[in-house]
This record gives sequence, C-alpha cells and structure tokens, in this order.
Amino acid sequence: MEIFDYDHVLLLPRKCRVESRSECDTSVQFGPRSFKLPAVPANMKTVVDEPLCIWLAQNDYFYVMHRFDLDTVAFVRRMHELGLYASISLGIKEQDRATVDALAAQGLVPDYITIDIAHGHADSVKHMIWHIKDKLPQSFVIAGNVGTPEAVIDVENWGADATKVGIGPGKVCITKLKTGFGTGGWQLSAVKWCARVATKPLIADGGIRSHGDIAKSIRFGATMVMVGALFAGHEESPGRTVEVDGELFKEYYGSASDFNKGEYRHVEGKRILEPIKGKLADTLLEMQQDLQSSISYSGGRALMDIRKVNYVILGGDNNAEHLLM
Ligand SMILES: NC(=O)C1=CN([C@@H]2O[C@H](COP(=O)(O)OP(=O)(O)OC[C@H]3O[C@@H](n4cnc5c(N)ncnc54)[C@H](OP(=O)(O)O)[C@@H]3O)[C@@H](O)[C@H]2O)C=CC1
Ligand SMILES: Nc1nc2c(ncn2[C@@H]2O[C@H](COP(=O)(O)O)[C@@H](O)[C@H]2O)c(=O)[nH]1
Repeated sequence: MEIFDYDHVLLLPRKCRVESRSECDTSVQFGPRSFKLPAVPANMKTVVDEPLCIWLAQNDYFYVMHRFDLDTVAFVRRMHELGLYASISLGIKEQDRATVDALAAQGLVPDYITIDIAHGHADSVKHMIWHIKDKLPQSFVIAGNVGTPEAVIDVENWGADATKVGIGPGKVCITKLKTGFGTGGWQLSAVKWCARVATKPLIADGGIRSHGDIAKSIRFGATMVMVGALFAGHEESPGRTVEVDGELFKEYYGSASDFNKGEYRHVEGKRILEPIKGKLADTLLEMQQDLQSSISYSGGRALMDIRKVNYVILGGDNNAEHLLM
C-alpha cells in the first residue's frame, strides 16, 4: 500500500475543456440534497453554532451541528420551523438514544444524523445506527470516525448511509501522541484505502490545510471533506476571540480536549489560537473558485471529473518519485 498525505501528492492536469472556470460546477449530491461545495465545517463547538448552521443551510452549504451542551430536539424543531434542513450529531450513550426517541415521538425527522465518536468501529455505533434506523428511518445516517477498510465495510453493513474517515489527522488532535494510533500523517492514503471498499459516500475528516486538499480528497474517493481549523478562525466562528500583542485570534479546541469535556479524562485534543481571517462567506467563495480551478485543471466540468486524473507522489527531496497512471 502507498502511504502519503496531502503534502506528498500533486494531481496532474488534463487538457482543459472549458473556456472559463465559471463553467466548472463544484456542487455535490450528498444524501438527499445537493450542496454548493463538498466541504462541511467540523461539528465542533469552536467551529459551528446555531446562527452559522442557519446561514449555511440558507446558502446551500452542508452543515453538521455539534452535539455538546445543546438541546438537539429543540434545534431540529427550530431549523424545520425556519424551513431549513436539520443536520445533527449524536453520541452513542443512553441520552443520545433518548434524543432519537424524543425526535421520533414529536415527529421531528432530522435530514442528516452524524454519529460522532472517537472510535467509530464499535458495537456501540452498530446499535446506535440500528436504533436510528428503527425510529427515524428517513434520516440519512453518517457514522464515524474510522480509519480502515474493515471498519468502512462494517459501518456500511450496519446500515450507515455514509462513513466518516479520519482518526487523528486533525490540527487540534493529539490521538497519535496519546495512543500511538491513527491516520495522522497518512490521512489521504487512508481515504484512498477506505474508498477502495466503500459502496456509499465517504467524508474525509481532518488534515485539510489548503483549499487544494479538497480536490485531492475527491480524487482519492471522498465525496465530502470535513474541515475544522481552516474554518475556525473567522469573525463569525463561535470560539472566543483572544488578543495577543494587538493581533486577534479565535480559540479552536478539540472535542476531546479538557476545554470541551470540562474535565481531564481521556483527553485526545488540545487548544490552539487561529489568527482571524475575515468573513466565512469570503473564504467559502474563494474555496469554490479554487475548486472550480481544480476542476478545470482536471480537464472536466463537474466535481467528480477530478477522480479521473493521474497524480505524482513527491519524494522527501520534493522530486517526483512515482508517476501513477
Ligand atoms: N476524529 C478523531 O480522531 C477523534 C475525534 N474525537 C472527537 O472528540 C469527541 C469526543 O469523543 P469521545 O471520546 O468518543 O467522546 P464521548 O465521551 O462522547 O465517548 C462516546 C462513548 O464512546 C466510548 N469510547 C470513546 N472512545 C472509546 C474507545 N477508544 N474505546 C471504547 N470506547 C470508547 C466512551 O466511553 P469512555 O469515555 O468511558 O471510554 C463513551 O461511552 C467526538 O466529537 C469525537 O469525534 C476524539 C478523538 C479522536
Ligand atoms: N483526535 C481528535 N480529533 C478531533 C478532536 N476534535 C475534533 N477532532 C477531529 O478533527 C477534525 C478537524 O480537523 P482539522 O484538521 O480540519 O482541524 C474534526 O472534524 C474531528 O474529526 C479531538 O479532540 N481529538
């Protein structure tokens, strides 16, 4: 198996088929809906909050609300009252099963439910998928996180509609250091490896550092990418604003950090400060334009045309080591 990460790969251009990059369509079908971009802000407390979810839904972007310190039932009700789709996160504990029961009892059907735990290749996830499929069969279920093909096969067989791939590649993740496990450092090839067996969509989660990494994720089999750090430092980001030597930063912390958990127990995340980089809408627009360029370099017009291109893996000295056809 080839091992590489985003920085070690470059995609190879094919003859251009458009006269303007504006002809390139970045939209993606994901579950029951189509979205402007194959990128979703991470379901973390310092990345999304309710106002951002409303804005994203109103503007045809995919969002996943986080699951921390939140009345998830009320959130779904409010989104539906606004005529917007509802996309929530759940864990696998008794309280999460109760949330599913309450939603079903009140006739509130979230359009998307993400089961979000550190080690998603687990019977607890299987039982949660079954519970959701029993009570809310119309919801599109995303399960994770996983990092191996065996896990993707299991999660799909348990009934998940999509799988989230990435154990420890995140910017505020310390799983690799604390446990010795994960896909940190080789996330892109883990996505490729998982995509070989996947029969349903994959979300590549963690490690996206540049807009070009989105095209690379699509090339290696992702349908959507989940992005934390790149989205965290915006004016609208929910993290606390911190001033250091006259410069403004936003707090960005891991969901498994003591800052999120409120206690130092099974901590696998840390806190960092992201420099504030303007408005989220501007970044999303730039991301879309960059992805349109990616599509044009791929010689295509549609997002999935990126899947057709060849690539090189760069050696340590930055020389092309392999040309893979
Ligand atoms: N993508 C990634 O690499 C990672 C992401 N995270 C994020 O952090 C958040 C908190 O995650 P998590 O720690 O799962 O939080 P939770 O406390 O919500 O854990 C969910 C449940 O899973 C159990 N659990 C968690 N990890 C394991 C494990 N390795 N083996 C067996 N059981 C486990 C927990 O029990 P108990 O606590 O008693 O073990 C708990 O009952 C999530 O949003 C998750 O996505 C966390 C780590 C890695
Ligand atoms: N190991 C941990 N991973 C975490 C934690 N909190 C979130 N995450 C994962 O990171 C991505 C975002 O990655 P980024 O590189 O784009 O910043 C997020 O979607 C989660 O999967 C954590 O505490 N520990």
